[in-house]
Amino acid sequence: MDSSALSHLSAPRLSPIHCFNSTDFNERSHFLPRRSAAATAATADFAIEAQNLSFSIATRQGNSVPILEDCSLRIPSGQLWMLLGPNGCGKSTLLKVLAGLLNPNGGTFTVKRPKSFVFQNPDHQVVMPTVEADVSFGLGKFDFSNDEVRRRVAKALDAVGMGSYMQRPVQTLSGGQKQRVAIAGALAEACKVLLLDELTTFLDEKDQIGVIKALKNTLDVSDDVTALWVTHRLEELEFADGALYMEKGKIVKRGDASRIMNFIKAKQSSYFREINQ
Ligand SMILES: Nc1ncnc2c1ncn2[C@@H]1O[C@H](COP(=O)(O)OP(=O)(O)OP(=O)(O)O)[C@@H](O)[C@H]1O
Repeated sequence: MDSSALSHLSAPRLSPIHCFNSTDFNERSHFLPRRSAAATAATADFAIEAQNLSFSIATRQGNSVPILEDCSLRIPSGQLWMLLGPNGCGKSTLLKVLAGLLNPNGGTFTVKRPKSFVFQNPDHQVVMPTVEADVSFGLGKFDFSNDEVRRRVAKALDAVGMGSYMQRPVQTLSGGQKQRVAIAGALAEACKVLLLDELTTFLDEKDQIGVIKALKNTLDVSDDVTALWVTHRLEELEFADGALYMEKGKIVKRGDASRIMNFIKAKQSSYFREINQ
């Protein structure tokens, strides 16, 4: 979409970029060559596609309030994409529609299956007493042998860098470790699409970077796992293959992470110039 859609001024309520200590980054994942979103778009198959989605809520007075309007997007398979935008623009609502937790009023969408939604609050993610029990919890619905369950749990925990935490009581984990256990639970079920709603909101800086690094590594070693990550933190864009910027219920910009980063910085500068006049 072109930038004329952005003529109105809105405050990009995003946390400022701040620098991490270089030792915080896993160099292997952080410095992997970026896959170009534009280049991939022409050839890739898409794990997530939506056309002209709309979603409204009904007020007690009987009015309909639009939350998503004419919202379209495509996410190539196997990539980590981020969804950013001002508070209340509809990011979580869009993610819930894609997860099948909310029914849209209009439009169409497809998301590869199995798909998993991971919530913001780490304490809502883990339900079992130990890490191993929690990750194997979702496998109960399959007819797997004990060996197969153990193999899947170990592989999923390795992928998120928690292979040595198998027997740890979940109440001893940090918030970020709980989020990684939740992601491992989805991976153990051979999840193809991860829908991740502001996972780092309640985390301190170290935990925050641990979760995003674990996710990036997971996608790098997995055949075909795609993730859509809602965030307010601009520094997380460093890890993305591509990003979407949303305003007032629709996607207004899509592209490489650096393109979206520049776009948001320009909006922030313009906003600060305006309020300082
Ligand atoms: N059940 C609901 N009832 C009333 N309003 C709702 C409901 N769910 C969402 N909204 C409104 O829809 C808009 C979009 O909400 P949503 O949570 O999707 O935005 P968001 O971009 O994820 O916001 P944030 O960045 O603050 O988390 C907001 O104005 C919100 O108040």
